[in-house]
Amino acid sequence: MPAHYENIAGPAAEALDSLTPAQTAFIRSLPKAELHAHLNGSIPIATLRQLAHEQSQSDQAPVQLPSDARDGFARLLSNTGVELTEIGDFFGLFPAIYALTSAPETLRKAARAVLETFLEGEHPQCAYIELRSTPRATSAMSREDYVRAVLDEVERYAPEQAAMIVSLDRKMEEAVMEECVGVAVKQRGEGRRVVGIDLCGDPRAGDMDILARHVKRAKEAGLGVTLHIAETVENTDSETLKLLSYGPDRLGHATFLNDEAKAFVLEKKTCVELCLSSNLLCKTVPTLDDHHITFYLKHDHPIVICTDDILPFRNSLLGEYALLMAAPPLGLGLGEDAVRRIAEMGMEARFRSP
Ligand SMILES: CNc1ncnc2c1ncn2[C@@H]1O[C@H](COP(=O)(O)O)[C@@H](O)[C@H]1O
Repeated sequence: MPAHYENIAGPAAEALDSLTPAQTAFIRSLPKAELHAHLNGSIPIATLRQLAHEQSQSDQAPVQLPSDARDGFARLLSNTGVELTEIGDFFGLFPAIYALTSAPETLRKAARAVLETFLEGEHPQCAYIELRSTPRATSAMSREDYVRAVLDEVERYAPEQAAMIVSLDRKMEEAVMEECVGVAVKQRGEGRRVVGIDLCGDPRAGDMDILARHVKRAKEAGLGVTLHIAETVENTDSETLKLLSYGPDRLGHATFLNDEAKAFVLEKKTCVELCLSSNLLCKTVPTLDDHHITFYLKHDHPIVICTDDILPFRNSLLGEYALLMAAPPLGLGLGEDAVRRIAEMGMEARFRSP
């Protein structure tokens, strides 16, 4: 199936283009879970354009973007996706997006469009999504308002289809982390569909000592915990082992684990969220052949295949599964049984609804 039907580009598109119709039908037919998608990194381009247009027409003074954010916006709208020299480049894209999702109404529109992209249409991308997002306080909303706005959209779907993970950014001050976990715990206590917390953000920022007690509090409230870990070569082994000692239920990326960390993860059977296109495009992994997925497959270790940020990466969940099936060098050349097993592992790694 030509990848332009999926509106994607890059490695996932090439892999999808190379599949036979029977292979495409097969990956489509698998019930899949998307467990690692960042809301503001997953807004469809048409929605982003529309939000920019609406903002330019509104009575309120248009948000003045700093020049690097204006540049980020232009890069996001390119048809082929964003060219990144290295992962640090990636985080500079978000001020442009955040300027457009800084009030409950615009955030809701963005969340709705993301959920529709994954869950609707003739061939939905997945059966179930855990959409994650970092609560932001702006002049128009508190962090609690933020979480409620996203939950309102998530809860338009059945619990078997959608849930929310509250993200903590590595750059957050401890008081803000505390507030975000407090909001997650409170909303869950009120029966809202928050299923977990996440640690994300620029992997080279922050002091991870402050995280321990917040993870503990989230776990005590029954929330799942997923942590971005060892995403870059600069993340130290001591930081990685510290994060593992907090007892996460799942890990994001886990690209640069040393032997001790690998042994720990294998022993605990901690599910690893793998985002193939993201790692290739951020250049933390040079080729698919070098990707750490091969290590986890060899050990029959729980993994889930995810998209990360479909806005800059121009991928889709179908495209990520195409990377599993396509013949090398475009993909890993896995057979149907292996791909089915991977999809099943993803469904098994879902966090529990309240
Ligand atoms: C490339 N891999 C990644 N590694 C680490 N953090 C990432 C990420 N991709 C996205 N984010 C995090 O998600 C935020 C955007 O969504 P939300 O505003 O939360 O909805 C980004 O600001 C970043 O902190």
